[in-house]
Amino acid sequence: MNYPKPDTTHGVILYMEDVSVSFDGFKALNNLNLYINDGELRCLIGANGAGKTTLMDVITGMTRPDAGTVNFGQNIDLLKLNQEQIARYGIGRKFQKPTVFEALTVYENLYLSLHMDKRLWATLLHKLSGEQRDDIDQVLETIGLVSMRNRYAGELSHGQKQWLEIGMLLAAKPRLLLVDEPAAGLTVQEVERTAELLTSLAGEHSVVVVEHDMSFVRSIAKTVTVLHQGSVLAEGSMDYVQSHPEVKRVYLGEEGV
Ligand SMILES: Nc1ncnc2c1ncn2[C@@H]1O[C@H](COP(=O)(O)OP(=O)(O)OP(=O)(O)O)[C@@H](O)[C@H]1O
Repeated sequence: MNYPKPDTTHGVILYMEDVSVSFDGFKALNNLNLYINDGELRCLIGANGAGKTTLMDVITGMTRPDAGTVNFGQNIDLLKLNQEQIARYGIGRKFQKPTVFEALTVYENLYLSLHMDKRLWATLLHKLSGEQRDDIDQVLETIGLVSMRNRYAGELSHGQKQWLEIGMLLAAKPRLLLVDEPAAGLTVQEVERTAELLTSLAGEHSVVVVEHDMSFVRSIAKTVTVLHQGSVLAEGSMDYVQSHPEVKRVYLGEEGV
């Protein structure tokens, strides 16, 4: 089935307007307004409990807001869709911990992602079309794992697993990618490679990265959004938010940045 594509004629791929989420009276998101431009790489920062995970949960249909609107492009109301539909419409999410299939090869993991119905993989494995094989080769190239294609995912380093999981999302050709703390637990070289990978994805994809590692954010971000108590506190270049007095007080100051 073909799903409608997000209408981005105004240059915006994600609209979140006046979004509020309460848990037992506590406002995890509080009249939040956020716009992500088509093709941009946006970093989302904020202290623990600022609402970053809740925001991702709302976009992906895991949490329903009490109020507000969330649109994918101008035309797709995400609040009317369930998690599976949201994924099929083109929003991919990568959680912090990699969840690759360790007993399968890199190639097989990517193959599975091409077909979102994972139960069918065994019967379909020999039926890849030329185009699908090209797609997998392209993803292997993008994530830098061409030489590892026949290795078991369980043999990969933590960073390689993260890249494979990003590749698994890419295989589904998402328009918007949500990536949670991609630099956590990686070596210095892996962090650099991850920064290059995420930067290379922007343009064709829109990418939202939640990250606590400020040097990593500085290395990739053009625009940074700072969340505080469920709302956007500041938004702009890294230099702008780092010199923003309120941001310094409530967030960066705490971390000594
Ligand atoms: N299911 C829930 N039930 C009750 N409270 C929740 C629930 N989910 C989140 N919260 C609360 O909402 C607030 C925002 O949480 P959220 O996880 O979105 O923050 P965060 O910015 O992602 O923090 P962290 O950086 O620690 O992951 C927190 O105070 C959290 O305790």
